Amino acid sequence: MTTRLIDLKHLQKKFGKQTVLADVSLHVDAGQILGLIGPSGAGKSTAIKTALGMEVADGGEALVLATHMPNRALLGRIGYMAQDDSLYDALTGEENLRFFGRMKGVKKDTLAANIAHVADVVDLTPDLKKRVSGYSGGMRRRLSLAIALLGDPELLVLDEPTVGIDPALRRKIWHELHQLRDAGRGVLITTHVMDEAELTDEVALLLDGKVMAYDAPAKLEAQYQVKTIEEVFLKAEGVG
Ligand SMILES: Nc1ncnc2c1ncn2[C@@H]1O[C@H](COP(=O)(O)OP(=O)(O)OP(=O)(O)O)[C@@H](O)[C@H]1O
Repeated sequence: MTTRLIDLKHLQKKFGKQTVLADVSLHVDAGQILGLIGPSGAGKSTAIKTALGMEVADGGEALVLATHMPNRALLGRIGYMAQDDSLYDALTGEENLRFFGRMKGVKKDTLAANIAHVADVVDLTPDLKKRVSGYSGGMRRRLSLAIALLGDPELLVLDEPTVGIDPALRRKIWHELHQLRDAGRGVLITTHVMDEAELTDEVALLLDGKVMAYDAPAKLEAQYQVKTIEEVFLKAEGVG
């Protein structure tokens, strides 16, 4: 039986008179990477925040780990990386990881090894002893991603995790995401990098508050009779 980690059913969200999510249904199962793509302002972050209970839905239903969020008890089972990094600037990278690790309930005797692993995934090991105030934008993103990976959560929700990250490291991060997927974790990831969308198991294209295309990358390319997800995106937007 598949375990449904995220289940959004006809989700609606308005900000004042602006309807950002008109009707969004999508799901992430254990052992699956779902890529959420769409033009800037399409509502990708809003869909994530509403799913996680950081915004209140105006209609439909959002279930995460079969529960209506927010639910404090579940936070340790979810690795969330927001678009804006919330880090403690006065602390070192390692101190941030230790703090968030404890918050997530990572056991004391495994925390050091866990920190070493997640720091390695994002190539931050040499910078762990530096204060975050001296980090570059890309380093901050990498630390945020490392924090999301702490505690080996069942579900990763990553909002543009690879912005400002160079191609070699991006490849390493995707390798880790695929390993986590193969180990049964679920991943919801938003991206502007269309090459990355090809690396997902399914892609949902958000346009005008609705899911306009939703399938495995190869199936979408066949359906739109194109060779890349970028072309699917452009065709669906009416540009291609
Ligand atoms: N808290 C808020 N209050 C009012 N409007 C908001 C709020 N959050 C988002 N919006 C609006 O909702 C729309 C969708 O924003 P959102 O950040 O979800 O888009 P996005 O697809 O994630 O964009 P990007 O790819 O640029 O990150 C935008 O028009 C934005 O201005």
